[in-house]
Amino acid sequence: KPLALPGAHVVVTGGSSGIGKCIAIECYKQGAFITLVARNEDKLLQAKKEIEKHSINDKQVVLCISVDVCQDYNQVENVIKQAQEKLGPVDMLVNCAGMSLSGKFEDLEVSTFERLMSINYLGSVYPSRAVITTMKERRVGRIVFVSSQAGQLGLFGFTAYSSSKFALRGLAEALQMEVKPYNVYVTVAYPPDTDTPGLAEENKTKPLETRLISETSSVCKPEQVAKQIVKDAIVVTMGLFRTIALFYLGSFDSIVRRCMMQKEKSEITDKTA
Ligand SMILES: NC(=O)C1=CN([C@@H]2O[C@H](COP(=O)(O)OP(=O)(O)OC[C@H]3O[C@@H](n4cnc5c(N)ncnc54)[C@H](OP(=O)(O)O)[C@@H]3O)[C@@H](O)[C@H]2O)C=CC1
Ligand SMILES: CCCCCCCCCCCCCCCC(=O)[C@@H](N)CO
Repeated sequence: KPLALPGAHVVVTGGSSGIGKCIAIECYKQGAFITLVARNEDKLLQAKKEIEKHSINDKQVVLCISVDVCQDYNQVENVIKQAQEKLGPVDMLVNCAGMSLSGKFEDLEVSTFERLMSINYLGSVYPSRAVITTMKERRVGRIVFVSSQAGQLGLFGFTAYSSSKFALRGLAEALQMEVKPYNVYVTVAYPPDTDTPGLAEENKTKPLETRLISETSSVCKPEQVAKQIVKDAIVVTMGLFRTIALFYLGSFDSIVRRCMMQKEKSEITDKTA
């Protein structure tokens, strides 16, 4: 049941920096082929060089793709097609491209709400939408969403950021219910503050309250966070909240399975009729 990473094709959005880059390295160390997706080409090439230092055989490839994950769906679909032509169908997609901006609700521009919803939410919808059909057809696939602790708990200063990260949980749970019969697994990571260029950028404009709240827990290393995210994606287990909802989810899942069987049965009778 665990996904075999050796030889697998792993796509990491936001793979040129911070947590995403460390996820790419972690998968590469385990023998995967990597596609890095981000906008800035220099940062992509720099990350590619760094990742390649960790190769375990001479067949492994790191492919770089420069695209904005939330600008235009057709663009995203096209680059995923290109990546699949070069490295084969995507076995695992890690949606790590994202950003944070903080400030009191009344101080944030409304455009900030649009921007964060676009990059953090739609920027995960587009790549996932582009890989899901092939994953379902092959009955193989993992999709990872990188939310945040601020995606479990709404926190001072994070009205725009928290809501964009909460959205990922709704997306992930609904999608998981749809694709489970096809052996595709969806996981969500909720990392704490992690030492990355993104966090350094965010800290420049953090309100005092947000900073003090954040300082109650310590800053993690991106390598450590990445390791956990990859582990959780390979061997999917159940968290506490999921266990409580187990009864409901189990019965909903069986409805979904029943419908799928019904649909397959009627397709067969349609063909024979
Ligand atoms: N660091 C932290 O404390 C925490 C971070 N997170 C989440 O983890 C993820 C990664 O964070 P972190 O490593 O700090 O981020 P970084 O800022 O270090 O890296 C962000 C990556 O995303 C890419 N990216 C940003 N916008 C786009 C876009 N529109 N299209 C394509 N690629 C894009 C960047 O490349 P480029 O700019 O070239 O496009 C870069 O590769 C984010 O979703 C963040 O919200 C969650 C909890 C804590
Ligand atoms: C059951 C839930 C556990 C809750 C633990 C409480 C933790 C409070 C501190 C929160 C720190 C804020 C993290 C945001 C990180 C982030 O996403 C940005 N740094 C991105 O750049």
